[in-house]
Amino acid sequence: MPLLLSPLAARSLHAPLLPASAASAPQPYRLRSLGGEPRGGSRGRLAVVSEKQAAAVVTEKTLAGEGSDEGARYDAIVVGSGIGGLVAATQLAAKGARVLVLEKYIIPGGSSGYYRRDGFTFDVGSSVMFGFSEKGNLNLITRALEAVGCKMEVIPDPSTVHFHLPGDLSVLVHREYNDFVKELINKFPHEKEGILKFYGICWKIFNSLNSLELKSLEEPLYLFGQFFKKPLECLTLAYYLPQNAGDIARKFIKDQQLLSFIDAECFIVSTVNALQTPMINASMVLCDRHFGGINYPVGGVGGIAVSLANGLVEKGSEIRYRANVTNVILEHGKAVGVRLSNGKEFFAKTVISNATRWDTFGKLVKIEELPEEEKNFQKNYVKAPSFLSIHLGVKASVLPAGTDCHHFLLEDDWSSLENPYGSIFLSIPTVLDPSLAPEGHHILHIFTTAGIEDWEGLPRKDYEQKKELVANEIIRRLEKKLFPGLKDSIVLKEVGSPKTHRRFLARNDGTYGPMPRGKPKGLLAMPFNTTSIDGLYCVGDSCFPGQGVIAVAFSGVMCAHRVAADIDLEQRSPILDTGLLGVLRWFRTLA
Ligand SMILES: NC(=O)c1ccc[n+]([C@@H]2O[C@H](COP(=O)([O-])OP(=O)(O)OC[C@H]3O[C@@H](n4cnc5c(N)ncnc54)[C@H](O)[C@@H]3O)[C@@H](O)[C@H]2O)c1
Ligand SMILES: CC(C)=CCC/C(C)=C/C=C/C(C)=C/C=C/C(C)=C/C=C/C=C(C)/C=C/C=C(C)/C=C/C=C(\C)CCC=C(C)C
Repeated sequence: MPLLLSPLAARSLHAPLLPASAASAPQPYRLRSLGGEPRGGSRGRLAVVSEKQAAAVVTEKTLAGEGSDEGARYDAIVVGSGIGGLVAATQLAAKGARVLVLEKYIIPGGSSGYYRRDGFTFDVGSSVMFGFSEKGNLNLITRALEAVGCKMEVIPDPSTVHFHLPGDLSVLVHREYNDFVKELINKFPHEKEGILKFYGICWKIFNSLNSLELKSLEEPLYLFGQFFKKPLECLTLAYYLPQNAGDIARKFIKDQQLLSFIDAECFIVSTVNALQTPMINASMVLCDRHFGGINYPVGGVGGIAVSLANGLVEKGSEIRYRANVTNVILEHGKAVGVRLSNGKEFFAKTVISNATRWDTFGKLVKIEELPEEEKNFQKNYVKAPSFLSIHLGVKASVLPAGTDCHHFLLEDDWSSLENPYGSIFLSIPTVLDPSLAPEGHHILHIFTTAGIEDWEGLPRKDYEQKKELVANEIIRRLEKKLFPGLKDSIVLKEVGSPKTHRRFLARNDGTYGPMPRGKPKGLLAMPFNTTSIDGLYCVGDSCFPGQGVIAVAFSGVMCAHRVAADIDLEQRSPILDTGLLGVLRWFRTLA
């Protein structure tokens, strides 16, 4: 069997994309300039950023130790360049702030990064992109790029996901809402009314969200302004804020298999069942996939972060790589800067951490006792498991004609849904963008939930063997259910464990993000961006509204607005601030 393991594959899933590899086989990200003069391009034309240019972002003066600005004072330092951190940074830069982003790794993006092997371009994480359309107010990825003058070419996905579930239940989530509900009602004709009511409430919430101008819910002038302009919509959102999707589904639906299907719908975006998934988040994803649709960026998901990083620099701010922040520097209890592992220090009016809250308060902030707010967060949320990921290059002939791009597989037993290795996520982005693989080949990105505890303490050889064993079993399951001959069609295989995610994404235990410890009160307990340390903010998936690229993009928008108000780049009212922040803190303790 022609299984080619690249020499680096055995070492890691995310082995660095070094400029050396960037010189070969350019696979351009397509990036359109909206205004201003793009790097190496001209106003308003379609500019193509080649791999070489993308790599240029991470060389020159961008490596941590190389810059000469130590001692300079920035408006904000952002620790980490995940989508959450980059959106916060670019939004601030667009408002005129001087921002420094410090990234531990050698390219931007975190879980939304990419890497290349033997002509294949792999997305590190999910390839299902919400918020990337031209419509409405919730297209937050499109808007984040626009804020720094970029626009990426996208390919519309005709479906979101094809579910293959116990009892041979197969449901394709079509892009068109009517096609989707028609298919679901066909499978569950006795639940027609319940289906229409449940998804109808999702639309009511989505339409309310979509009618608002999205900014910081921690900024009272904006929040009260929205209540004044859109009272019904705001009250709708306030009503559903503490509720979960599973409870609402149970009001209208009795069929156990259909309720389990809704669990699977929620699980793929929250890693928990519907009873634990906040209704606002469920509505957001269950409707955006039909409203704006799922759209894949030409050249791969990694292009989003590269574009944002380029846009940030275009706006006069900075990003440095291999910059491992080890400490947030506190002065009289206020965050004033950061220290790197090489001893260098940088100072700013504010510090924004895109590391998880467990990393921020467990490692970066050195204080004796965890603040009450963080204790409350840890009381309500635990770290969601990490993933085992398998990136495959396969011969195209193994996929039947018309294969859908995204699949979710749970074979025989609904009770395995949330178990480690129980269900399988699969994306085949080359169905949409063939340029990601050499001609005649496809990419299969397979992942399944896995805990770090399964992978720790193993001698190197056993660890490698275990990766092979577990990956082969997952491939066998896919071969049996979906693609006969899959194993023999593999030309490249890279396996990453939770340890890989911990190492290369700098995420505590490789976690996918926070997950409610029990049954949450919707989103009520989820902290926003301010923290109990003056001058220190958090952004990313351990902030409201949680996991997901579009979710962390929203947390970036909110964070930038609150920080901008605090450094006088936006309007603010100190008295109302104190009042609102106090009330919100109190709300969280009720959860
Ligand atoms: N696993 C997936 O399938 C997948 C894929 C894509 C996106 N996502 C979503 O992206 C979300 C995460 O996005 P995010 O913006 O919160 O963060 P992220 O984890 O993607 O990025 C955080 C970045 O911060 C950097 N970092 C962490 N600690 C640092 C330190 N001390 N010094 C310097 N840099 C440091 C990391 O290297 C990383 O690049 C997840 O919730 C997930 O939903 C997930
Ligand atoms: C202030 C207070 C308290 C109150 C007031 C009221 C109001 C006004 C409110 C408001 C609110 C708001 C605005 C909200 C918002 C929200 C939002 C935006 C949300 C969002 C969300 C999102 C999400 C969650 C998403 C997610 C996603 C994800 C996770 C994805 C993933 C994917 C994957 C993994 C894929 C799969 C794959 C396969 C199947 C292959």
